[in-house]
Amino acid sequence: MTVTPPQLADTLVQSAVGGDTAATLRADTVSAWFGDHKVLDRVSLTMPAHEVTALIGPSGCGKSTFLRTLNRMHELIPTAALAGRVLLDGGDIYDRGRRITHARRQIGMVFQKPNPFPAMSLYDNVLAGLKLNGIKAGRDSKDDLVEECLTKAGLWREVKDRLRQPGGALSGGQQQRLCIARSLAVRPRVLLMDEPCSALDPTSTRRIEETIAELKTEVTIVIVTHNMQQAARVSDSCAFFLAEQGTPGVIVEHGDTDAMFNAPQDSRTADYVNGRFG
Ligand SMILES: Nc1ncnc2c1ncn2[C@@H]1O[C@H](COP(=O)(O)OP(=O)(O)OP(=O)(O)O)[C@@H](O)[C@H]1O
Repeated sequence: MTVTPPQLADTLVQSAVGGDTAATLRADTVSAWFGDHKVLDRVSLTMPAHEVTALIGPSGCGKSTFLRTLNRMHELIPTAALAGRVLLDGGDIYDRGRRITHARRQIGMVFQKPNPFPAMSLYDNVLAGLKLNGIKAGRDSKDDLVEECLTKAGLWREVKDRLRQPGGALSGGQQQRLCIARSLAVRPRVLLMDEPCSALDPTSTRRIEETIAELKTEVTIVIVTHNMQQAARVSDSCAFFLAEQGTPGVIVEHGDTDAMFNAPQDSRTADYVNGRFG
């Protein structure tokens, strides 16, 4: 068992709280397969630091698969294969010798369905990622980190007097913000969000959207959404994915969100963002 001295532990937590900032993520000719089914074909996309990039497109075109290639979650599926590179500030997260845990710590993920540990306290839920990464800390550092992450996730005021209650006692929207706080505790440089509001009511959705707007000052955000209004509200740029007639998914068009919605270059983008299919 490794024992971390208290001072070093506090330094580690400090670096988790105030270390690296948002990074640019670049997918370079990424292809993905499940068995012999190719679902993405040479997809390239730059997701700039401090911006929100929305991935849009009809069901089955490969948005979630693409998202999972961005923090090495795709390779958890036994039949999955991948080609191409994913560069985090220029360094390929798939380079031999780079640990998978390193990529996951720098590139966090928030899922469609909120997944807090239901019986664990709110306080311990926020710190759960630190424990998984083997970072130990003194009580004061932990208290500061919990407050900071819950504040950033827009949940602190609602829960500060009941941090010992279980995660499962929160509403769905609060649980999702708790999951965002948990992701932030390991100080990711990029946050991937896979339809984070699809299980939430409109008020909670709006609250998460506000949180996204605030978070981009410190993390790069990539969000999959089926909700075109949401893509228009929260993102700086959009990538429109399409898999036509059984072919693998590709990016048909990518660009500034205003341009994608108001003056798309490709007629298929225009049809999709105007709700004519998908
Ligand atoms: N675990 C898996 N095993 C085999 N095939 C999969 C798996 N996950 C996804 N696929 C297939 O990969 C393709 C892309 O799926 P993906 O979920 O990435 O699309 P999507 O655009 O995110 O869809 P949706 O909007 O419905 O979530 C689909 O044909 C899907 O059936």
